Amino acid sequence: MTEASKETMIAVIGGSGIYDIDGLEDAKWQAVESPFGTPSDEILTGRLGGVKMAFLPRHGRGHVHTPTSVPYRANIDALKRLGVTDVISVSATGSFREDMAPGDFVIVDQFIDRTFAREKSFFGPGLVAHVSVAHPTCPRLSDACLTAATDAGITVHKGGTYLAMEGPQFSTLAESKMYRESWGADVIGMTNMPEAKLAREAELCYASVAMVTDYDSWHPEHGEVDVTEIIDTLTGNSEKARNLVRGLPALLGAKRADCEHGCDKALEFAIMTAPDKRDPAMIAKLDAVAGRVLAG
Ligand SMILES: CSC[C@H]1O[C@H](OP(=O)(O)O)[C@H](O)[C@@H]1O
Ligand SMILES: Nc1ncnc2[nH]cnc12
Repeated sequence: MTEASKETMIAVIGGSGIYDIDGLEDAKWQAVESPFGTPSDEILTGRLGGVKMAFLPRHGRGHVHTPTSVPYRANIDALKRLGVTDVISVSATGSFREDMAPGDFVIVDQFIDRTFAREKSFFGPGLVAHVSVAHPTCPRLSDACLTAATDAGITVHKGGTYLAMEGPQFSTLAESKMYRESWGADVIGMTNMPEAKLAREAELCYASVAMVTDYDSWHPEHGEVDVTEIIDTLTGNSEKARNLVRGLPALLGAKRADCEHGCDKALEFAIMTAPDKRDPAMIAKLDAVAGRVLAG
């Protein structure tokens, strides 16, 4: 165990229905540019309980980005550039389980990635890297979310598999049944991939808090999903998400040690391209994401 010598900065990526967080001291929205493009919106920074915080609305204020058009690489790069160490995603999801009911929260620990129309890596020709995403979320950060949710009186489930679909349409009945009965998914959403993969490439700890808003389309007693139902559930539960976030600074502390699960060392043995074959333009572009292993 290393000593807690590094400053913690917690970022919350707010999903559908969550476009700001309150209670930050010295709060200001700031524009952060990235070599990977413009993030979804400006980033709200400040302090909560003495801990540095950042908040980024995934779809932008006013919900302007579709799940496909969210600039995932720019978002993660911009957070890394700001000094963020820990990323918590809060997302709306459909449920494949009777016992994960609308209004419940799920601390996701696995993903099935069915997205296909998104940039999924910071790396590429001229600088090739392969990180492990066998365990795509950080257990330390996920445990903090679980504790914060429990302390806030939320019905929360520890662990769950999130199926990431491309969207923007919801699933067909046949897909919904297949994901539930054959694939063993617990919840479904459209945004946590490639976000979680990119956070791992950027050596950021990542946790995913899924807010269940509906039963997708499989449930015989609940018809098709519709956005009105989702928004109603989200509106009724956004205060729960805010309470969860308020509990995080005390649990995570203003200083942190190296991640005991190695999230912050994910690139240690990941880069395949020989030093003399690396593209200088890629090295420059990856200054924030991979500067730790590329510098020098
Ligand atoms: C508003 S319903 C569908 C929409 O909501 C979820 O977004 P997020 O994950 O950002 O909360 C879902 O993934 C879809 O993008
Ligand atoms: N049923 C569902 N499918 C995909 N994304 C969702 N977000 C909220 N509910 C969803």
